[in-house]
Amino acid sequence: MAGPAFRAAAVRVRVPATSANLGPGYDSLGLALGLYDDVVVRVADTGLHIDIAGEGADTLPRDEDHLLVRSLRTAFDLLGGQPRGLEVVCANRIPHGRGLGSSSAAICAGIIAARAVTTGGEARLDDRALLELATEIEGHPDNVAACLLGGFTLAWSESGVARAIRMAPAESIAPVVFVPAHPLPTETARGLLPRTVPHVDAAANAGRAALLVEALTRRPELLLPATEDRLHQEYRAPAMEESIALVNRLRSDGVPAVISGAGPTVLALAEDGAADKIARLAGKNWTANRLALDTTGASVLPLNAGGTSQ
Ligand SMILES: Nc1ncnc2c1ncn2[C@@H]1O[C@H](COP(=O)(O)OP(=O)(O)OP(=O)(O)O)[C@@H](O)[C@H]1O
Ligand SMILES: N[C@@H](CCO)C(=O)O
Repeated sequence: MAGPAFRAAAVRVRVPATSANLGPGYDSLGLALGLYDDVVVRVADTGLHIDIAGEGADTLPRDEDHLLVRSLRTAFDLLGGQPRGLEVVCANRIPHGRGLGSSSAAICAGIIAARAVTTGGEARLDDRALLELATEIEGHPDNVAACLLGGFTLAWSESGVARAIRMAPAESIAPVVFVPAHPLPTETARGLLPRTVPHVDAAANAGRAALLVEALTRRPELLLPATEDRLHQEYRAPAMEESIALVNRLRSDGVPAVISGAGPTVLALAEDGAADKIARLAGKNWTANRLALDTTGASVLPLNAGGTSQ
């Protein structure tokens, strides 16, 4: 059977950073943030050429091991076949291994780019299949759901198939991220979690996660109790003591702060007027950054779309 035809034109894909868990929503809740990686992919006559600027420029592989390329390859297989050659240009702004969804962003960008350069790609790989494939590669759905859909997302698994819905976060919420200098691989942070948890802790998290949906969408004044977690943050403390200390310090000052994703970044869900003041609280070991909420999720943009610094 003949493989698919490919578009000659390059495509540009923009993918947002994401914060998963948000306290009690372990492996299910996610929030898309206004900090983006941009990727340009073009089908070429032969070979694989990768350019990387920004995060990971000195460390990422420039061959088939590159996560985005692996995601492109997996998607091309599903779409019916591989192109003869590929050129990939990455402008990376999302820090790696910090709990801001860099791996999900790379995976989603790769799959979306493969679909966009394949003639008839959207019919062969619809949005549900896209979520499913990205989740399969990443291993959990929370970051990929927020990356693909934007906004505040709730992801779950139905008979082993990833599903997600998007909700609109309250506009008054101003995320502030406190990013430490050193990364912590998600795999390491997941390795610290126990296989079972006390029933009372599971029950507490279920209640807070439900409350968080109301707090993030309509009643931000409830964010402090709504972001309490008993399932993952404290278990991960040995790998990120300073992050947990900062979360506790902010929370005791009344700021709804959580570990972002698998850490070690700390996310504060500030009220709009207080965000700049909160951003100054952390001290010199942290890069504090006030970010917008992303409401669109991953998008295919015109090639000449300007870059964004955030
Ligand atoms: N833009 C990228 N291009 C290629 N590989 C990437 C890119 N971003 C991340 N990666 C790969 O993913 C790894 C980081 O993934 P990891 O899951 O540990 O952290 P994260 O995704 O940044 O955080 P979290 O999953 O907690 O939000 C990097 O070390 C790198 O191997
Ligand atoms: N839910 C995941 C997010 C990591 O990206 C975790 O906490 O391990």
